Amino acid sequence: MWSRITPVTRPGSRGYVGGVEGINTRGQVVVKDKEEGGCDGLNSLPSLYIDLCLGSNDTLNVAAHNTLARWYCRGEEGRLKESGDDIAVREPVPAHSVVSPQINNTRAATMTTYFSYPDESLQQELRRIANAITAPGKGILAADESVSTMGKRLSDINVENTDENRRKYRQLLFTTDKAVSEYISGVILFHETVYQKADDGTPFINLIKEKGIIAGIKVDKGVVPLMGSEGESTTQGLDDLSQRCAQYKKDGCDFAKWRCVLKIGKNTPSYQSMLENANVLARYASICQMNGLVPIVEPEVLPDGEHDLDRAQKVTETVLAFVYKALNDHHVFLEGTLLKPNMVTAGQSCSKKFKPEEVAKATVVALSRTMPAAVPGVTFLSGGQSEEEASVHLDAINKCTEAKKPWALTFSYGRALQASVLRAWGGKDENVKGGQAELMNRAKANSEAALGKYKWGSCQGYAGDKGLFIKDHAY
Ligand SMILES: O=P(O)(O)OC[C@H]1O[C@](O)(COP(=O)(O)O)[C@@H](O)[C@@H]1O
Repeated sequence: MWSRITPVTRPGSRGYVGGVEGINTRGQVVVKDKEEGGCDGLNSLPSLYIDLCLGSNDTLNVAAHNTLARWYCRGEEGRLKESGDDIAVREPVPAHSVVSPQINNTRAATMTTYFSYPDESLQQELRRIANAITAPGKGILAADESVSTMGKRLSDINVENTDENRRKYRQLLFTTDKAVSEYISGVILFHETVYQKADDGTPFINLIKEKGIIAGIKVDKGVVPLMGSEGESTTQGLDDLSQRCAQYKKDGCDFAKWRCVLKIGKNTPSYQSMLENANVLARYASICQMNGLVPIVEPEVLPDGEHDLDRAQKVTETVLAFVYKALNDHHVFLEGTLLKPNMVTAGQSCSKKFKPEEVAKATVVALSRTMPAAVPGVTFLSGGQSEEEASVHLDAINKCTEAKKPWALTFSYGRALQASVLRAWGGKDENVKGGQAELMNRAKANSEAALGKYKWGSCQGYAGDKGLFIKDHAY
């Protein structure tokens, strides 16, 4: 199986010219440069993804990232063999098949390093928004549930999923006392909410901005199956994204969010899904930046499964490595982005329980290995943790000293900020104040956690410490 490997190119395999020479003693893929007779591809490039054909019906995919080199083949994975093993490459790829013909006869032809970042004023605008969202002790209220997701939240409290009930609920959130802006810097909205108004006719977006809170918008159009995968998915919505972003910016939004979903299983996440989801997130991010919106990049590794903490950490690291490679490929201006990842937790069905300090260490180490310091902040999703768990874990992450943390580490919670609010409200006008008090309490607890100053157990919400896990949260 390993004796003859012929390299082939894929659209988008940038920076790769020449054939694969072999695997060096460090387990790295060595790329032979046609013109200069050899270079270590991983020393000259931050990371590299190469597809190799075996010459039979099998396809072998190699993902190489810094010192990591792994192969993926028909759902199996393993480490690459070392130099001197029976790997031989005979047919280097001609340079003109992987680089633009216009630059083919220059040195630049061997490296696709041509780039175009946003102009200086756009960079400043994006940087300003991203930094304001992740200001110390502040985080995001994710109120961007799509109509169907909101239906599930409302059915839990026996409220019908109508336009009017969704409007009333969001009105409760956005008319909470201005003091909430001490803890909440941004709110993510769903399309219909951007254009809804309060009872007195004030557009919701004005209510939000009057408090000094930044409005954001969910721009993905939901998760769809990836054909040929083991139940994996990608996220759609790119086609008219640029026009929609331009309109949302005009209508008062300053940031956007797009969620991709990855699953942990025996053979997943697959190379196919990691590559596809990273690429779609990078395209989304680049389109947002073109239109003045800060993209929140959300590759959610779901908590479903029996896997332990180590497996969750390794998968999260690999997924994030794919994401940052794709963002680099698409010249995304990292200082004007935010990451919304899962915290690294063991699978919901794992028999072993892990302490908050262990979750924090796994999360911080995974981020430190993969996330550039140029990114201003991490705004974690809550992913089905109870309200209290999500606060405790965030606090432990901010207290953790196991690795460097050059970014803000804060929250962008949906369920873990709203479970008590929904239950306290229960769809009744007379309970609006009670719901708002719950929002204020939980926002304050998470603000303290974002500073590493939360006293565990000090915020008792209406929902109690009830888990908010939803199986296969891929809708
Ligand atoms: O399925 P939808 O409607 O896109 O919603 C998914 C939800 O997941 C989030 O990305 C994270 O929410 P949680 O904090 O509840 O995990 C929210 O922003 C969003 O409302």
